[in-house]
Amino acid sequence: MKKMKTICPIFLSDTGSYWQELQALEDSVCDLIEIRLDAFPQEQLLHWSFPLIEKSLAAVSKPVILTIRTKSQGGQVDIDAQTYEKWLRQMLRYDCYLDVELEHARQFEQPLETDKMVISYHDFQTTPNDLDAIWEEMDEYEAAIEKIACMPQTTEDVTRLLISCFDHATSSEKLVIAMGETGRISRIIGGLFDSSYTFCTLSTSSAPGQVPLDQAVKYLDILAQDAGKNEM
Ligand SMILES: O=C1C[C@@](O)(C(=O)O)C[C@@H](O)[C@@H]1O
Repeated sequence: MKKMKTICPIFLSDTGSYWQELQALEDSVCDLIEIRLDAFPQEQLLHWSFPLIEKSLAAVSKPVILTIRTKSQGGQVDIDAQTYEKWLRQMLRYDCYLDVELEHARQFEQPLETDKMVISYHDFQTTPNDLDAIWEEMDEYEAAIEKIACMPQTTEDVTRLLISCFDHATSSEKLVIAMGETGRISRIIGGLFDSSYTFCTLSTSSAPGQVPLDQAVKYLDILAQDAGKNEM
């Protein structure tokens, strides 16, 4: 079984707590840090984000994912596809993973040239029926990571999402999350279904159902040990 890497989001708009939290993430055992830029007020985002990103990257040694989560995908900024594309293009200058929402990428004028793309799909209400179609569309972007995060209504939705991940053959890494209480188990056992990463909380959560980092690491270690035994 694949041992999933942990990603902790930083989702704060107060700059004092932001720098404290960033340091805490750097000092923690998480593998990657996601900077949720949409936590900041939209009017300030473009002016603030470049100095903020530069200072943040200088402060941490862990790989970083830059994310602008738009309203229609469960985030906080309300921008059209053109503005979103313009902002993302400006972020290509950084040596970071870049979260690119499939919904908006469909409307980009030109493909984004980055080998660190996280192509992402989110549904905070339901789990779509045709998950295979979403995976197949994401394949076209040849991203580093393909990510689907959905809200399950039933346990069957959780297993459907996990199995769709397992069944989907791609050269990209995959990441699936069933959100909320019903889906929480997916954040621990995703590795069994070929999901490579899981989002955890250090002190601020960015989505329903995230597991505290220390607990997630404990579970992931236990599963990895058991997997090792089975292989002997
Ligand atoms: O896409 C995701 C996954 C997520 O929504 C979660 O459910 O853990 C958390 C977000 O910060 C991240 O961008």
